[in-house]
Parts: sequence; structure tokens; C-alpha cells
Amino acid sequence: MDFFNYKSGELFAEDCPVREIAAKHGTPCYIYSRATLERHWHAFDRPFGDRPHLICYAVKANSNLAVLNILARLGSGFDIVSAGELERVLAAGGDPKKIVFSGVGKRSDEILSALKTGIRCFNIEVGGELDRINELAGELGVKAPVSFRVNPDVDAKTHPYISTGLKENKFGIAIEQALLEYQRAAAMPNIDIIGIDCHIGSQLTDTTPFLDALGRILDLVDELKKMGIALHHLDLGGGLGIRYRDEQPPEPADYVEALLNRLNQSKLTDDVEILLEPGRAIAGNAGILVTQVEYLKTTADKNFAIVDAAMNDLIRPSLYSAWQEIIPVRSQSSADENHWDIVGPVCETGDFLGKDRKLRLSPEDLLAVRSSGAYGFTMSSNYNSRPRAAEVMVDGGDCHLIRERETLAHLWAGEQLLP
Ligand SMILES: Cc1ncc(COP(=O)(O)O)c(C=O)c1O
Ligand SMILES: N[C@@H](CCCC[NH3+])C(=O)O
Repeated sequence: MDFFNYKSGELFAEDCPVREIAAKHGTPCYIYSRATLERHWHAFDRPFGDRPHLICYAVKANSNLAVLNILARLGSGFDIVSAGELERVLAAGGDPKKIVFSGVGKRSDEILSALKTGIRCFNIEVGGELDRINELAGELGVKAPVSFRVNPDVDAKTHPYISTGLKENKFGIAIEQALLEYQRAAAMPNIDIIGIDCHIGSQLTDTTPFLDALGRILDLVDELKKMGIALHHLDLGGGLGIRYRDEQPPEPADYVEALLNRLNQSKLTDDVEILLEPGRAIAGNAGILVTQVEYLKTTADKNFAIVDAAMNDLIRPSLYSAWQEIIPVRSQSSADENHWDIVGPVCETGDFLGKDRKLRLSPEDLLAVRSSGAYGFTMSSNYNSRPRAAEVMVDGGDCHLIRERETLAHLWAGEQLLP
């Protein structure tokens, strides 16, 4: 169910005309839907029923404070990967006791902030991080709650840049080394082992790799139990894919049910809490990017629609050759239908939002790039000294500006001329 719809040939985001939002806030502009974010979060939360669990939304997918606040109000937990994300979650009213901290390269200052905040858990990804956390916790006179992110060496069958659970990937502790690290942790004075974690990649469209990884993690949990290490939670990461084009990923409810079935066949007791870290599946299809056609350029070989959004606004097509649907904001047009490469103004040949799209286009038409709510704004940059886009949240018939378009002055804030 999409949050946007055509009414009398005009695209609406919930009950707000997209053309009016674009006129008010300018383009390019991200539009998100509160109801869709909430529905997607509940789709993960509800199937757990009474079983102890926590949905820790992966902040990197979309870290706008209003988005985080909407989820915090639902009682969401958060998966963070930096001190910046920690500050965002706290500023948005997130509960520190529901924050898990992932990431391969946590700096000492980031660990210290998280320890002082009293987060729920560090997901340790490298042996040296364990030593560092133990030392810093000792300096503060606290015990650090930890789990190890285990790399189960499972092929997630996704784009190689977003596969994280293979032994050649930089993420997590190799599964063969995990027992040793747990033993080391158990002997440390300032460490409190509370869980185990894995995350094998992003945009997975099949449950099999998740279940394979879970099987390996459960074997490890058994081994740990034999060693006298009991865990309070099992964090199965994020990674459930969404439909961009014709993918058919499982619904969150089916995915959670598959996990619960597998867990029920294991020796794991019901009191072990299950954590998930979905990002894309919550935010991806809760957002669109709206852009205006500036110029049309037709040559003997190609037709280019040059729009005002670029790879600095949405990098997924350039970075992963990702396909995202591009639809007109006004569905009726007298222009001829043609095949267009939708390209931005940035000085890179790889700057495109879509290739060979069949559309009826005229200059100043508005287009919407679908499925842009996750890894859209958060991966945007100021490349080519382009200010980052505005972000807007629709809530029924209300439309709220949740981040202003950056001003030109923002571009050199903090820079200094030589004396
Ligand atoms: C540790 C961790 N957790 C969760 C996520 C969220 O992944 P996704 O947006 O695919 O659900 C990621 C990103 O892949 C991640 O690296
Ligand atoms: N940024 C990626 C996903 C990376 C997930 C983070 N580990 C994407 O847009 O698909």
C-alpha cells in the first residue's frame, strides 16, 4: 500500500498535493509519510506477540529527528553506528536503554559517550574493540554491556557492496574466533556479556540466508551455554529487502514468523529476548524524492532529461546501479512518450537517477523517485557545492517541514581563510 496516489491526474502524498509541497519547499525535496513509517514498524513488532523482543530501527537508513521521534513514540529501539547517531536518537527522545551500538571502527570518544549515556549494548566487531571497551569502562567505573557481532560466513545473495556476512567482508568476528572472544570477555572485569548479534547484509529478498545464519548462531549459543556463558538476547540484525521494481521479498510478518519457527525448534528458551535491526524495510517505501525537469536534451543517440536532483541527493543509482521507479507528478501530459535518461547537473557521467525510462516529459515537469525513504537523504552530500534537499513529513492532510533545504552559507560554515 503506497502513501502516494493519483487523484484527478495529480500525485498526492497522503492527502497533500505533491505539486504544492514542491512549490512551497522547493525541489529537490524528500517527502516521507508518518503513517507508512508507523505501519512498517508495527509490521515487525506485532508478529512477536508476547515473546520478549525489541525492534531497533537502523538509524543510518533515515536519521531525520522527526523520523526517529515518530519511532521513539512507538517504543522503538535504535541501532546506531556513530556518536552522531547516538546524539540524534537522544535528541529525538529515544530511550538510551533501547540503543544498540554496531560498527567496525568505534572510536574511544564514541565508546565513552555511549558508556556515559548508558546504552543497552555494544555490538563488538573486532577483538581490539573488546579490550578498548573494557579499559574505558574501567576508567569510568562502570560495566559495559556487550554482545559480539558474529560473521557467520553466509552468502546473503545481495549486491556485493551491501553483503556483510561473508568471511571476506570486514564486518563482525569470524565465527571460528567467536568462542575465544567470548571467553576473553568473560574474564574481563568491566565487561558484562549480554548477547550475540549478526547482520549478514542489506536488501535480502529471501529468508533462506537469514535462517542459515540463525542456525549457525544458535549452534554457537549452545556452545556458549556449555561454557557457562548464558545470553540475555539474540540480535538478528536487519537486512530485509523491499520492492523497488519486481523483487518479491517476504513480508515482515512472514520473515518474523520464519525466524520464530526456527527459534522454536531450537533449545533456546522463550525468555531470551530477540532483537531486530531493520532500516530499509521501515523507511525505504515511506519516502519519495521530488525533482523538477530543468532541460530536455535530445541527440541522435539519446534523450536526456536533466533534472534538479543529482547523485549528491540520491546516490544509490550511481553507487549500486540501483533501479528506483520514477513517476510523473502530473499523470496526464500532451508531450510525446519517449525513452529518457534522467540525469542530474553534477559533473560525473555516473550522475543519473534512472536510465531509459519511458515518460512523457516537458521542462518544469515534476518527477518523483520512489522508494527513496531509506539511504536517500542520509547518503546525500554537498558534492559540487550543492545544498542538501529539504525534508517534509506528511501526516494525513498535514504537511510538516522537518528539515530546511540547506542555504548556500551552510556550504562553507566552519571554513577559514588563511591569515
Ligand atoms: C549492523 C547493521 N544493522 C542493521 C542494518 C540495516 O540494514 P537494512 O537497512 O538492510 O535493514 C545495517 C545495514 O546494512 C547494518 O549494518
Ligand atoms: N546504503 C545501502 C545499504 C547499506 C546498508 C548499511 N549497512 C543502500 O542504499 O542500499
